[in-house]
Amino acid sequence: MAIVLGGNRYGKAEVRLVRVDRDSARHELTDLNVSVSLSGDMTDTHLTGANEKVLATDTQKNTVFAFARDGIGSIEAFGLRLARHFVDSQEAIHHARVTLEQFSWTRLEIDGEEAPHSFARRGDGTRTATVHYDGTQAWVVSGISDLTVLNSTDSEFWGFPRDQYTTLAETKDRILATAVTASWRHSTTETDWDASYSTARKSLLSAFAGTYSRSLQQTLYAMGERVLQTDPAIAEVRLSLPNKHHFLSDLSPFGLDNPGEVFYAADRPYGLIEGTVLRDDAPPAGPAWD
Ligand SMILES: O=c1[nH]c(=O)c2[nH]c(=O)[nH]c2[nH]1
Repeated sequence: MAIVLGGNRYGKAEVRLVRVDRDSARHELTDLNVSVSLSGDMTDTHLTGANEKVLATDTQKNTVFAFARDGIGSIEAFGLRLARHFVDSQEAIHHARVTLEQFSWTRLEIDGEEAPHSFARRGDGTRTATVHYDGTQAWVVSGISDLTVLNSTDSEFWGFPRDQYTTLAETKDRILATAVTASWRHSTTETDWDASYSTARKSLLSAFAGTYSRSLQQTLYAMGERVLQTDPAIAEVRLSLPNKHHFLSDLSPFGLDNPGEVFYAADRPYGLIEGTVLRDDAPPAGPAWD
């Protein structure tokens, strides 16, 4: 029996980078959380502590800031630039993964006019991307997280099995609410990333709003399907949807009825509905989801 080194990777996690574009008096803000993870010929450092092949995580962090000096563009393009740089410039690095989150800010107004340099953080979803590059090929997954949405009707849940532990009442009218985490794998690295993101986000929202739901699972499929229908360059969509339960409050002890108007918004436990929707001829995923 021998003990050997298994899979390993390393990098700088959660580099918080804010860039202000100030080409004119009207500033633009880009607020990112960037994580770099590299792998390759790293046996020496683990077995002997020889660090000749270890690009310091501090250097990786500095590279993120230095690359931002030239502008950021879309997070997908920025991630590709960084991933290609780490692998192409370091012989010992064979694979780079760069994950990015982009926090949204909205411009404030002063007396009905757009403020040139004042912003408020938005709470309607964080754009995400993960880029992999192995020296030859790149893989890009885009996504969104923390997009909280709610339908106040057009949601049913009934027909489920009843055993000795079942207490849940069947319902033909309930609130359906979730905080969407979705990611989608592109089949190309030549895309207009901003347009693609905007279409996918709209597709998720319109499918959520427009689907008469008999389960969150059915809604999940409809959302993934809509993303694939509206962008031929997306191969696969993964969704994670917590069921943010809203229970009808029992007002009968107070002699009051409750025709679907007063709810208790429970925060835990919650149902967690997860699934993948993909084209049956999707190209292989490679390391895209790793
Ligand atoms: O849409 C739903 N799917 C479930 O699987 C489930 N389970 C549950 O208790 N409520 C719900 N709602």
